Amino acid sequence: MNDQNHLETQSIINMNLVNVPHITDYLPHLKKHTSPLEHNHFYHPSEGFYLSSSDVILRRTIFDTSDNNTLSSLAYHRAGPRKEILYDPQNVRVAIVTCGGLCPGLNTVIRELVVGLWEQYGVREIFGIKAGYRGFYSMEPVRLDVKMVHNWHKRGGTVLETSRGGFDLAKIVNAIEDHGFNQVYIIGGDGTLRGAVKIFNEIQRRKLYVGVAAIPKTVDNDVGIIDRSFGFQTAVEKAQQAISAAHVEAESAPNGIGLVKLMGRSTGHIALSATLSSRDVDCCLIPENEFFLEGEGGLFEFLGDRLKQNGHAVVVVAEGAGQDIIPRTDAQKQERDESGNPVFLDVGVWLKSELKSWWERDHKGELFTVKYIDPTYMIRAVTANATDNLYCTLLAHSAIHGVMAGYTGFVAGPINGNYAYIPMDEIAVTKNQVDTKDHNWAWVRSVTTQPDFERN
Ligand SMILES: Nc1ncnc2c1ncn2[C@@H]1O[C@H](COP(=O)(O)OP(=O)(O)OP(=O)(O)O)[C@@H](O)[C@H]1O
Ligand SMILES: O=P(O)(O)OC[C@H]1O[C@](O)(CO)[C@@H](O)[C@@H]1O
Ligand SMILES: [Mg+2]
Repeated sequence: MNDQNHLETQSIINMNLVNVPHITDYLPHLKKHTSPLEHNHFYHPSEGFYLSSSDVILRRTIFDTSDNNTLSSLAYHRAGPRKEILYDPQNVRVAIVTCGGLCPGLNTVIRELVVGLWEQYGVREIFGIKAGYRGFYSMEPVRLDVKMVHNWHKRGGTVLETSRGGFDLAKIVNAIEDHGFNQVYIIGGDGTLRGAVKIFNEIQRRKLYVGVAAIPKTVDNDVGIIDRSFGFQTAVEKAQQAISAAHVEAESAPNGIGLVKLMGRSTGHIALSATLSSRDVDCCLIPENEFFLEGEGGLFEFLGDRLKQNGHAVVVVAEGAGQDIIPRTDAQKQERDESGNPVFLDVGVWLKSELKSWWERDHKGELFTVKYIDPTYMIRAVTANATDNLYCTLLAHSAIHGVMAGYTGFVAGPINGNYAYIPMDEIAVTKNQVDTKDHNWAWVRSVTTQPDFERN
């Protein structure tokens, strides 16, 4: 059988549809309404405009057609407008909240939630919750309208403000009830998503007529299932500027090392992407790949050779890398931020000092410079670039269409380029880490020619 025939006989993919919770699962008698998009003068719904529960997206797009057992994939409901919706827009009361660290595009998502709800569905009762989860029960919600938010996409940060910690389930859900909110949009990272699952479960338990959607946010790009998180590309662009500066500094000194520390609490996506796009990097250190300093195959040996060959070298280190080898006290080991995330020691400062000691010890008298750049918040406290801005708009509108249709406890996000509804609890337990066994990491190693740091 030739290859072509082989493909034809094996082309059936088994789909396992992932159900998205719907408010009618626990409130089965709610009345349905026709979408106001039907009469919106900006839209001319044509055949194919509306989506239904039979429209799906496959999670897997790559198959080995020679192996029947691998021809299966999870399938998710496609995001987009439904002809029949669950809410009467006149009776919708919305809460929007941002939690966790900043991320480029937060304000765009808020803006587009307000504009989408207002312009597409005619919703007028839209409120912002200030300062993250704690704001539900400790501050008055702020009324939002289209005029107020019109230029928010041009601002970095979150106009609503954000915070870590302060998650009190009972108080948050009580506040949702007390304020009469029936749609809640939660924008945040992995921690926020874990909190959102608890809020959704409690809302279900209380049988409240409240739809909950989350929009994943994190510069770290550590949320699983979705293609990438918004703001990530903008952060990588900014990170590249730091790498360029480090390269210039390193090139301009005898035995110059440019050292850049980049965000990435437990994943090295920013470091990896910035390394691949800049090509100025000699070594990229990420949390997913342990490294060591001394001896054969270690960082010092590699950098020594690189300085001999090129006279300079650039090292990029993700903030979560090397945490196991930095000496720390017991108290430091226990340190947590308000959300319970471990507080890291500064790998950049430590590495700079270790590099200096190594040189002093092994190359006494020879000129040597380490220029350390830590752009910290400069890569995330900025406005989103064009791609992220567009992406944020699609995320917000996808979330709105889903909630209006009655879906709840879901996350809106792109899977293989198409927007889908993914159950929150499923996404909250996944983690997108750099796969050091895949082609991307092999590509990093071929660009940098760095060691694999595997001890013999
Ligand atoms: N397991 C959890 N259960 C309930 N709430 C949580 C949980 N983890 C975190 N939270 C709450 O979610 C909010 C944000 O969490 P966190 O500070 O970890 O940021 P994040 O959402 O992970 O974003 P990022 O890490 O990208 O900055 C905080 O208010 C925190 O209290
Ligand atoms: O200093 P903050 O605001 O707590 O945020 C720092 C953390 O937030 C992130 O940007 C996102 O989780 C991490 O990369 C970083 O460790
Ligand atoms: Mg997080």
